[in-house]
Amino acid sequence: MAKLNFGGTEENVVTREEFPLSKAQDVLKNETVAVIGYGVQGPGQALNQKDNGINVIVGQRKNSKTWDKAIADGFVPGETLFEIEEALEKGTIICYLLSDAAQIELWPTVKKHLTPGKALYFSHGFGITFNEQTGIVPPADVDVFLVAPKGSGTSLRRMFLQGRGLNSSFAIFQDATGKAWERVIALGIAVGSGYLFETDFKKEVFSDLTGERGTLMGCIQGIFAAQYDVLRSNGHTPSEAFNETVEELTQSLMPLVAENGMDWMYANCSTTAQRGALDWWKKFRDATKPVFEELYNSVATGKESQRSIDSNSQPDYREKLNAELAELRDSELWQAGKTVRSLRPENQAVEA
Ligand SMILES: NC(=O)C1=CN([C@@H]2O[C@H](COP(=O)(O)OP(=O)(O)OC[C@H]3O[C@@H](n4cnc5c(N)ncnc54)[C@H](O)[C@@H]3O)[C@@H](O)[C@H]2O)C=CC1
Ligand SMILES: CC(=O)[C@](C)(O)C(=O)O
Ligand SMILES: [Mg+2]
Ligand SMILES: [Mg+2]
Repeated sequence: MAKLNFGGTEENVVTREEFPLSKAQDVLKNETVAVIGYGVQGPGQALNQKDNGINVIVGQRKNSKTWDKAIADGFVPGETLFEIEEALEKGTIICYLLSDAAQIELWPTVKKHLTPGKALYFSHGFGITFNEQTGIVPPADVDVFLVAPKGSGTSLRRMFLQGRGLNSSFAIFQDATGKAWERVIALGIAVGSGYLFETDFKKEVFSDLTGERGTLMGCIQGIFAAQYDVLRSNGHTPSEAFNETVEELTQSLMPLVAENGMDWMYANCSTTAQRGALDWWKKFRDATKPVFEELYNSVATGKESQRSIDSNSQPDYREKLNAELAELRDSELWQAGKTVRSLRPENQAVEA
């Protein structure tokens, strides 16, 4: 494992150079990887493994939309696509990719099929870390590890098809066979990770829950809404407010941040903008830091996981979720965004 310097701290990282696909294929050549669940991570990870020449099967409930999706994606019933129990029985590595709440319900069935030497693979530290809430306690004679792609399963697949790779973290909770390390790294490469950085189950879930509630998803919508509202209430049009809050960020400025960091993005903006951004960023940091402290605490005390379990276990949770998503979609901000997106030249019909 390579040790790399991250801003002054040395960390373990595994790259494709160090652990090429051929090595992953060799480690996994006698394994049957059973991907249980075909929601968002399921398809990304299963298809990437299939394209990478890994012996992968999918376990999914028959007569479900995602069963049909798996068939449309090239999995064949009775050959590479099975009912969940059959896949659990055939798999030597069980990739447990149901939603975190659904993992609780199916756990007794999964456990039954975890015979000695098999491996239980997660893409999140949730089930194991919050085992008092989930009841997920694996037997001692199986390997237990995770590869957590740091992004949507949709991006994992898209980037793979573009010849790129999403980065993932990995962690080993239990090494029963003595082969957990090579198994987990091989899987990480096989699912399409660009590189893998080391963590543990607790750190993975604490940071992941914080990130998605924070800057990645929750906080960003919050600050978009706040700035948009202020512009609108001061008489700016929806198009102006949206362009100055979201469109410029996603289309112009964030790609520069992704490419070469924040200072590089600043350096490519006007001196006027630089002056203002440098003056204001610390004020925003100080204003939001207490909220982030509150958020981290809510994660670490198990409040966030319990809330996810409670709401996502309800039979009508999808309908409720869709109603909440519709509230966002139908808001003026995102309706304005729809029109703005349609005006991007690449989204306009080519004129004759
Ligand atoms: N969505 C994402 O891109 C990411 C997800 N993860 C983690 O990956 C794991 C899987 O998450 P997602 O792909 O988002 O899951 P998901 O919410 O898309 O659900 C996966 C599958 O579970 C099935 N399912 C739901 N309830 C079931 C039940 N009671 N019995 C049998 N099947 C049931 C659904 O049909 C679906 O095919 C989770 O641990 C999640 O935290 C990690 C990184 C990103
Ligand atoms: C995409 C991802 O990594 C998230 C936001 O943590 C998730 O979907 O759980
Ligand atoms: Mg997450
Ligand atoms: Mg995440």
